[in-house]
Amino acid sequence: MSNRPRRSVLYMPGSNARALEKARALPADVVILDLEDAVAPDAKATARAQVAAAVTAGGFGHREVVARINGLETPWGMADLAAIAATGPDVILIPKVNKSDDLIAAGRALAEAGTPGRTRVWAMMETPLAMLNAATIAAAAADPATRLSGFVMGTNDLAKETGARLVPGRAPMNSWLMTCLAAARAHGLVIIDGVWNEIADEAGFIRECAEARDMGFDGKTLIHPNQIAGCNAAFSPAETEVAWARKIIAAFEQPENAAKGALQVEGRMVERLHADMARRLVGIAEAIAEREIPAA
Ligand SMILES: CC(C)(COP(=O)(O)OP(=O)(O)OC[C@H]1O[C@@H](n2cnc3c(N)ncnc32)[C@H](O)[C@@H]1OP(=O)(O)O)[C@@H](O)C(=O)NCCC(=O)NCCSC(=O)C[C@H](O)C(=O)O
Ligand SMILES: [Mg+2]
Repeated sequence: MSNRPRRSVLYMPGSNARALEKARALPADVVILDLEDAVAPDAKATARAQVAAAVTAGGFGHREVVARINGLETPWGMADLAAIAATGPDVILIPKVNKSDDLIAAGRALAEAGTPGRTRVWAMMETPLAMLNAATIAAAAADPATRLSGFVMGTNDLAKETGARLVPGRAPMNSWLMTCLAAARAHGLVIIDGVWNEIADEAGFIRECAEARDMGFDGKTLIHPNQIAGCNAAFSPAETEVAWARKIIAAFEQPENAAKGALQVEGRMVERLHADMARRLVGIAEAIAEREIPAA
């Protein structure tokens, strides 16, 4: 797993030129320039041209740039692909993936459209079939032609398609969230949680960020700039966690512990797997700290 921070992942409608411009300065780790559900049918062509121009112009700094296209079976999907793929965003996000064959077809279309090799694919996990097929969809990452490197949960579409309600604590969705998480991790994929729609309910949002972090998500998708700071804070390792991780690493580096598999540190049992986890946590904390140094 990479240490690249992907705490805050902000959607913005590709039709909203002001939002696309603002994205270059907002403190989000990832920006998703959307051509799909945030864009009305009449605005699809304008949004496509604006997103292609924005990706080509660049200027997003450390932010990972994701373009979400319309499904390839929709009237707009192939035109989106033709316009966006060659501009080389970091990631192309494919909505409403149902099965691994969808990613194989998308990979083929991306290759035909001349997509640069560095552009990866993330899959929206947001249909009942995707929940049933999560393991085989994630396993498609073994085929390099799919370019698959991440999952994004689409909890709004899941609610629509299943009837499950979006309630605090998300009991109706927890088994799907954790199934997708396990599938993603089994195949080394990034996984980002769904959105919190209640922009005005900050306390509820912060609670859901903490839940998502504890479940193991890399970050959370967002719909409004006001959600970025709280999300970044929730997904950043706390100072106490970093200090504890450094103690575990240091303990295993002591010459007298070189041959030991388990140790006691400050009254707690730690194993080498905890040292691995500690190194990852410190790596993420350092990557975040580097990102947050103000430019000279
Ligand atoms: C929800 C919104 C429509 C609200 O917009 P608005 O009422 O204009 O908000 P504000 O007046 O509070 O905006 C203040 C300023 O911030 C800029 N802004 C707002 N939202 C964004 C954004 N997402 N990215 C960048 N900048 C943003 C405004 O332009 C204002 O700027 P300024 O003029 O300088 O003051 C709007 O927030 C919005 O469109 N959000 C994104 C909606 C979206 O992308 N939805 C699709 C993804 S959600 C989803 O369904 C995921 C998945 O598929 C699933 O199924 O679950
Ligand atoms: Mg959706």
